[in-house]
Amino acid sequence: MRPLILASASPRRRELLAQAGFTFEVRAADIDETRHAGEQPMDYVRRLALEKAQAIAARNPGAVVLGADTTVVLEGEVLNKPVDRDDAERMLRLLSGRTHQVHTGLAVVGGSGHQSHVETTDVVFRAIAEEELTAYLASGDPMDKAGAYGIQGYAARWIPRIEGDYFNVVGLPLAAVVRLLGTVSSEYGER
Ligand SMILES: Cc1cn([C@H]2C[C@H](O)[C@@H](COP(=O)(O)OP(=O)(O)OP(=O)(O)O)O2)c(=O)[nH]c1=O
Repeated sequence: MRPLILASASPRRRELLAQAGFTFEVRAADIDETRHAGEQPMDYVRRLALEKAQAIAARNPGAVVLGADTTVVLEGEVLNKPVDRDDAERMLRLLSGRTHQVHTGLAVVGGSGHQSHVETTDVVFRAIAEEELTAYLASGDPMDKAGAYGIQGYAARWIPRIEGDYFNVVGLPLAAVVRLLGTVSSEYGER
């Protein structure tokens, strides 16, 4: 059986993939995540997912490798992980009271060539109160997350509804992952 490898350092992705019934190994891919000039957000997350998967596949011949990358887009502006507290505050003030998109790129490398997919979820934010903003920034939760928030934590209080896959917002759209891996599912570790 070919081993499945998740090319990610994200504990959330690891938990989600296990939740969906896969057995796999984890290897973090360290790639340059800079966006190319003029690159569209959906092209950007697809490229990064592919580069993460390819980097790990090159060192693990014979494995099936899954890469993913998540970003937040507000009216055309890409919001990745904040660089510091002020950047997180800037992002949360932008998101407050507006609807944005979360895109996750997925790529599977190994077997016959590679396949990729981009999943999009619309996320509605109500207005964030000043005291909520202060408390959330002090918690540190925004710092390792695209758009400076995690729907799975305190920020859930600002989100009355979404349109699309919840798991996509957390970082790994499981139904799409199963579909993408489906073509080779008999060859690697699905429980
Ligand atoms: C919007 C949002 C993002 N996130 C997270 C998912 C991703 O882990 C992170 C976006 O950063 P990514 O660069 O996609 O992933 P990562 O650096 O955490 O892991 P790796 O590159 O090794 O796979 O933001 C949440 O956990 N909740 C949310 O609501």
